[in-house]
Amino acid sequence: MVEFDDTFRRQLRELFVWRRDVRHFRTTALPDGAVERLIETACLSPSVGLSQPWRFVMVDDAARRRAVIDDFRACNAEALNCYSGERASRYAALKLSGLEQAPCHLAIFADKASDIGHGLGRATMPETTEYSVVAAITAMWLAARAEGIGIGWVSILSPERIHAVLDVPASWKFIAYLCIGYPEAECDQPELERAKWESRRNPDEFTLKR
Ligand SMILES: Cc1cc2c(cc1C)N(C[C@H](O)[C@H](O)[C@H](O)COP(=O)(O)O)c1[nH]c(=O)[nH]c(=O)c1N2
Repeated sequence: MVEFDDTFRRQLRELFVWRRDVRHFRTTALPDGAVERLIETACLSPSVGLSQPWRFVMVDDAARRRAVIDDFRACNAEALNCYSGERASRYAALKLSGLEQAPCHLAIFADKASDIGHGLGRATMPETTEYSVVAAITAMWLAARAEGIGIGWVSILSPERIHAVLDVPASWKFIAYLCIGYPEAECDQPELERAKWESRRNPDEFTLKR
């Protein structure tokens, strides 16, 4: 039996407040085993029917990394074209990935074909497989921050291209590409808020009572 006290709860709250999506990394390598430890923690996450559908790909190969960076550049240029005027200038000024500097690249997939969990909970909502993987990523994000390690989620990528570059099984659905490393700075405010792209709203705005 483990009990958590007020001091722990306060610190846990601080962890939530100080977790950030990181785009500015130091190039310093992570200690051996650090990413494996984060993966191990992520695997403690809840998953539909205990299906454990998360699949991790550590991308160390320089040519594959370069292909991912090229894909990000192309997708980001296309995304910029969707904006005009002032919004376009603001978008162009944002840094939306730390792919070039981050010492570690980790791609994460959901295995849609695995029969681990025997389909429990997925019949009416097959997308719970993907939800389970996102839950694991959130756990990893927080565990990393607790060790002073930053994670940046990059989704400005073409899933088909990433699939081809990483040569993974067809049944794996691309969920996330993570940059992992030591952040250049810590902050308790989202970078997009500091850049005046969007602001954090009051939770009341998102809550209905029925
Ligand atoms: C599914 C998903 C996908 C993305 C993100 C997040 C999530 C959950 N975020 C990070 C996102 O911008 C960030 O979480 C918010 O701006 C809030 O900032 P903090 O995470 O609180 O620092 C993100 N950031 C970025 O710079 N490039 C990206 O492609 C993405 N993609």
